Amino acid sequence: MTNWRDIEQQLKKAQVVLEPSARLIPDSRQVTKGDIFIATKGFDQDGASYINKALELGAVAILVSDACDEHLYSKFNNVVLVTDLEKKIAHIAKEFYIKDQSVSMPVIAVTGTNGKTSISHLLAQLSQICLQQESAVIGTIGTGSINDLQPSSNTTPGVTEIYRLISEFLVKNYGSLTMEVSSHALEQGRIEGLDLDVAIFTNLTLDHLDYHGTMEAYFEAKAKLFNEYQPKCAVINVDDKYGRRLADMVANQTRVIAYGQSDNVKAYSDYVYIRGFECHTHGLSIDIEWQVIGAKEECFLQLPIYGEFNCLNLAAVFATALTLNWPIVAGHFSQLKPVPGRLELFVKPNLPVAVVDYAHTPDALEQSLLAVRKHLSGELYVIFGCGGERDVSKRPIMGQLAQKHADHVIITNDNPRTENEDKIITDIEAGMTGSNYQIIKSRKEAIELALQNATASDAILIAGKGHETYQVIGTESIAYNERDYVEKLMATLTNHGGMI
Ligand SMILES: CC(=O)N[C@H]1[C@@H](OP(=O)(O)OP(=O)(O)OC[C@H]2O[C@@H](n3ccc(=O)[nH]c3=O)[C@H](O)[C@@H]2O)O[C@H](CO)[C@@H](O)[C@@H]1O[C@H](C)C(=O)N[C@@H](C)C(=O)N[C@H](CCC(=O)O)C(=O)O
Ligand SMILES: Nc1ncnc2c1ncn2[C@@H]1O[C@H](COP(=O)(O)OP(=O)(O)OP(=O)(O)O)[C@@H](O)[C@H]1O
Ligand SMILES: N[C@H](CCC[C@H](N)C(=O)O)C(=O)O
Repeated sequence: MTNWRDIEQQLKKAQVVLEPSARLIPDSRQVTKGDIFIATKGFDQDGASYINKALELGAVAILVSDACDEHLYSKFNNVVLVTDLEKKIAHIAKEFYIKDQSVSMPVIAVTGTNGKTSISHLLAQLSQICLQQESAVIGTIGTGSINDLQPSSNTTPGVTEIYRLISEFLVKNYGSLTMEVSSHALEQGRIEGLDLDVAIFTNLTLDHLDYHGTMEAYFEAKAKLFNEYQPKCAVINVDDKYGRRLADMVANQTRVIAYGQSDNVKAYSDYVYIRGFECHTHGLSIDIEWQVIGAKEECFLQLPIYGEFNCLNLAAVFATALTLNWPIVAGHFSQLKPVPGRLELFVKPNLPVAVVDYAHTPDALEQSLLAVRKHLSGELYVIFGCGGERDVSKRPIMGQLAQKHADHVIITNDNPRTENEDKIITDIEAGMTGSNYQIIKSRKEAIELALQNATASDAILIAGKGHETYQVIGTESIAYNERDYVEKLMATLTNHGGMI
C-alpha cells in the first residue's frame, strides 16, 4: 500500500466513516474526534504504544508502520498496516490534504543557522506592502499570517502538519508561503514532496552539534535543501564559506542569486550586492546594487530596523522578491518593521535603551552585540544564558564573546530545562576570564538590576529568549514573556531606573 487512495479503499471496506474535518495526526496528544492516528517508529519511542490513547481521544482509524512492534497494534480494529510508513507518509499526507494539486502558491524555504525567522517575516511584511496580499509563514514564532500567528512547537513542523497547514493556506488564498526549514527537518524528511520556488541559505555557524555531531554533517543536512529539492531559484549568502560551497553544488536547473557584501558576490551572474550601509539611531541605510537576468541596477534603502546582519537578511528578501517578480520599489522597505524579539527596541525617555533579541548561538550573540554597538553610543550591557539540553559546546564561546564585546555582562537562566542551572553557568564561565561579570539566575531580577544601574545613554542587550513566552525549569514551563516584562518594567521606572 503506497498511496492514500488504497488506504481510503481499505478504510471504506472496514466501514470507517471519515468526516471532512479528519486530520492525519502522528502525536496521540493532539488527536481529536474523527482524526486518523499515524503510528510510526520514532527516535525514542514506538508510536504504536499510543494507539490506545489515540482511540480514547476519538481517532477513527490508525495507520501503523511495519517498523512498529506488532504486539502493540495487532489487537486493534481499524488499523491499516503500511510497509515503510515513515518513508511514505509525506506522499500520503500530500494526497490526503491537497485534493486539487493544480492549485498552488509559491513556496519559499529558508535555511541556515541564523536569520530564518527574520527573513520569512520580512518577506511576509513586504508581500503585504507591495502586493497588498497576505502571505503565510511557518516557523519558530508561529504559523499562518504574521498578523494572526498560531503557535508552533517546532521551527519546522512534522510533514503531516505541513501539508495540513498548506491546505489551510490555499483555502485562505495566501499569496505565498515562506517556511523556515531546520537542519533537523531536512534530516528527517519533514518537507518531503514540496516543490520549492525559492530556497534561501543564510549562514552556517556553530549550533546543534548535539544532533549532527560535526559541522560537516550539519552542512550536509542543510545542503539537502538545494541538492535534493532542486528549487527553481537558490538565493545564497556567498559571504559565508558554506554558502559558496552550496552555490557550487546546486543542480543546473536551479538559478543561483548570490547575495552579500564581499567581493565574492559579483563573481556570480545574478546577484544582490550590498555596496555599503550605515547604522544610525533610527535604523539602517543600505546601498544596494543588483544584477538579475542581465540588467544591472542600484538603489538606496532606509529601514527602521537595527543590525548589520539585517543588511544581509534584507538582501535575501530583496533577491527573493525580484525572482518572484514582486513589484518592489525602495519606498516599500522603509515601511518594514522589526520582527518581534529580533533586535526589538524598548525606548523610554531618560532610561537606557533595552534591546530584546533571540541570539542563542555564538555567532548571533556576537552579531547582535556588534549591531547594538554600531547603532547606539554609551556603555553596553548584555544579559544572556544558555539553554539546557542543548549543544554544550557553545556555552564557553558565548561567555567569551559576551565579555569581549560588552562592557557589563550578566549571566542568567535561559530555559535550563532538566539540567542543573549552576552547571550551565559554570560551562559559560569556562570561557571567561577575571570576575568582572555578574550571575543573576532570575532573568527578571537581572533585567531590573541592569535597568537600574545603566545610565540613560547606555544600551542593554537582553539575549536568548526573543519572542518566547516561557521559562522552562525542570519539566515545568513557567509563563514569562520577556517583551511584555521589559515594556511593563520600563513603564514603572523613572530616569536611571529609580522606581516611581
Ligand atoms: C529528535 C527529534 O527531532 N524528534 C522529532 C521527531 O520525533 P520522533 O518521531 O522521533 O518522536 P518520538 O519521541 O520517538 O516518538 C515516536 C512517535 O510517538 C508519538 N508520540 C509520542 C509521545 C506521546 O505521548 N504520544 C505520541 O503519539 C510521537 O508523536 C512520534 O510520532 O519527529 C517529530 C515530528 O516531525 C518532531 O516533532 C520531533 O521533534 C522534537 C519534538 C524536537 O524537539 N526536535 C528538535 C530537536 C527540533 O526538531 N528542532 C528544530 C529546530 C531547531 C533550531 O533550528 O533552533 C525544529 O525544526 O524545531
Ligand atoms: N543573518 C544573520 N546572521 C547572523 N545572526 C543573525 C542573522 N539574522 C538574525 N541573527 C541573530 O540571530 C537571532 C535569531 O534570528 P532569527 O530568529 O531570524 O534566526 P533563526 O534562523 O530563525 O533562528 P532559530 O532557528 O533558532 O529560530 C537574532 O535574534 C539575531 O541575534
Ligand atoms: N529552537 C532553539 C531555540 C533555543 C532558544 C533558547 N531560548 C534556548 O532555550 O536554548 C532550540 O530549541 O535550540
